[in-house]
Amino acid sequence: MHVLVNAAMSADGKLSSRRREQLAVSGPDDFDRVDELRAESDAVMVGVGTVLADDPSLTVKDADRRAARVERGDSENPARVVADSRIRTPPDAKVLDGSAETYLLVSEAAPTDFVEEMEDAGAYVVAAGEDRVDVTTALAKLEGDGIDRLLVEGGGELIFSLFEAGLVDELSVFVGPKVIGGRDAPTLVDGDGFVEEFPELELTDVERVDGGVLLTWDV
Ligand SMILES: NC(=O)C1=CN([C@@H]2O[C@H](COP(=O)(O)OP(=O)(O)OC[C@H]3O[C@@H](n4cnc5c(N)ncnc54)[C@H](OP(=O)(O)O)[C@@H]3O)[C@@H](O)[C@H]2O)C=CC1
Ligand SMILES: Nc1nc(O)c(N)c(N[C@@H]2O[C@H](COP(=O)(O)O)[C@@H](O)[C@H]2O)n1
Repeated sequence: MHVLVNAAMSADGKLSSRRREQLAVSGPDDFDRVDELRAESDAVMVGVGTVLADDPSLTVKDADRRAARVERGDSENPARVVADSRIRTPPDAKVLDGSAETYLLVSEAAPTDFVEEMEDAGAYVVAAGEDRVDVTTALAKLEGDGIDRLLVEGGGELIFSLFEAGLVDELSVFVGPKVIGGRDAPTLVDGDGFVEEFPELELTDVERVDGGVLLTWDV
């Protein structure tokens, strides 16, 4: 499986403000580039923090791109994947609206009635890990289901776990022309952070986009 992490951060490294509400850091060209990334992916993944904050749909917005996927034998939209240990995803979340397959990665601690509720809502519930989703096991199960190209859009808690588990192959970051600030605002990589054995990156591309810069790295 190839795992690409893509996100947009302010010039000071924040994904959103301290209010953790959805905030457009990208401009139109970067959002269009992300739409293309989604169209090229088998699945798009976020953490439940992002579902609760943004209620994203994670679908391909451009009709021609959806049509091209269907033409090559894929589903109209990539699958959606949410890491959600105890099932905090609301039943009326857009990720459960039926416009794409949705995988809910949960832990063994997820309440059985919530699991049934999510399955009734059409989600594939995949258990991995005792208290928290074990991303290594969970991604291996997704790979077993034919997901070879996984696009991870955030947020910072999930991105840290994926780096910590050594699962990230590529990182693309749009650095937008904004300062957000705030010690409690989410950053690109949160979690506990690294104190040694920092993941090392090799810069593969730099491009000006929307008054900011797009940085692409191999891990
Ligand atoms: N600018 C951008 O490009 C983007 C911005 N955002 C912003 O980021 C913020 C949300 O980010 P954040 O709060 O970090 O939330 P995340 O989306 O990273 O979700 C974190 C939650 O996922 C669950 N989870 C399950 N398994 C794991 C695991 N193994 N590792 C880590 N998390 C796991 C945890 O909840 P539990 O323990 O209950 O399972 C955790 O609290 C919002 O403000 C959103 O707007 C988000 C995406 C992109
Ligand atoms: N690339 C990018 N730039 C930003 O400025 C963003 N705020 C995000 N957010 C991500 O996009 C999701 C919304 O997707 P839909 O439009 O609802 O399909 C959001 O949840 C973040 O994952 N991304």
